Amino acid sequence: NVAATGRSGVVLWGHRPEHVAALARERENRAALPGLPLAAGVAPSADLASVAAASVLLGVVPAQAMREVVRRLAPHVSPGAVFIICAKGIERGTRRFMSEVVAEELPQAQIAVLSGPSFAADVCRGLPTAVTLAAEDEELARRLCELLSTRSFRLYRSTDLRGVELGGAAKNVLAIAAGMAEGRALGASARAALIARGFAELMRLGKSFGVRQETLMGLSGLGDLVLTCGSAQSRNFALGAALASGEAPLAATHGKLAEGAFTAAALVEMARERGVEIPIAEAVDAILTGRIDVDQAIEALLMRPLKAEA
Ligand SMILES: NC(=O)C1=CN([C@@H]2O[C@H](COP(=O)(O)OP(=O)(O)OC[C@H]3O[C@@H](n4cnc5c(N)ncnc54)[C@H](O)[C@@H]3O)[C@@H](O)[C@H]2O)C=CC1
Ligand SMILES: O=C(CO)COP(=O)(O)O
Repeated sequence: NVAATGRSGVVLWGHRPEHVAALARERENRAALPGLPLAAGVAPSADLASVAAASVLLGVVPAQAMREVVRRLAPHVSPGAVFIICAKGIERGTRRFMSEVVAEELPQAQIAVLSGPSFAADVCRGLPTAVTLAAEDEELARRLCELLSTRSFRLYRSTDLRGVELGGAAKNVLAIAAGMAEGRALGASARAALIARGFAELMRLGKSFGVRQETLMGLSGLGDLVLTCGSAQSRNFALGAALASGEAPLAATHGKLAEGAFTAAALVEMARERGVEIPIAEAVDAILTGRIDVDQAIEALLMRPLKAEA
């Protein structure tokens, strides 16, 4: 809808023809965004070839589906087209960032990343939102910010693409921990401590990747961490709360996408490889894989040796 502000002919491709047909008929995604009509300029299509003419594409699929989608898309994308990654996650198994996945599958495209604190429903309602648009080429980032910003959807540009995608991927894992604290009624003070110590984990990890600290302190890092760790609207937070109520990991997603559940293992492996300690993310991964339960995780985090804050 943002892309179709003041514009028509925005193709919305979807992989499930019946879903696309319902969108075209009802002009509303009743399951995900009830009561929020599709903008007049959006044309739903189940035919991937219909995006061939586009010079700018937005990839809004689960991170673990990104490779498959981009691979199918590749024959339809012209050289120099821009592919904007909207997924927040790291590919399991390969431990590739989304920009690496897209570069491998879509070498003809210019890559950008859109990330930051923005629940789809808030954006769709036209509530004020500010997010980061990153591209290594600053001129491209500037052009995309101008192209996609609206009065209520403000884009800030960055050239630190890796920093932006690291923040987006990590905050989902940390939000699961915040949801668990909520589920166990540990209180607002514990939540604030989790956000601050989770952010310290992100900063340490970021340092090992050589990303800019200001990026992690910005919208796509701290901004999205605060949003996702502070709202039951977040699916990752909701997963954590359900886990804390004793639900099994698969059931606890309630059929919704919780990217942190897929990214946790990759994040932990990356950190280990780099000798970086990320105990909160490690606890989330250990719970998701059934190695410890929520009580044991809380106990382990509380019993860590006392140390200097930084
Ligand atoms: N929903 C939100 O508020 C926000 C979501 N994101 C990110 O955007 C990404 C997508 O999230 P959502 O749109 O909420 O998820 P979603 O679960 O609604 O999925 C988005 C679309 O991808 C399709 N899809 C699923 N598997 C697919 C596959 N294998 N091949 C092709 N299409 C497939 C779904 O049918 C759906 O139409 C995630 O990485 C999420 O972190 C980022 C910011 C906000
Ligand atoms: O990334 C988001 C908000 O910025 C959406 O969070 P969830 O995927 O946890 O719902």
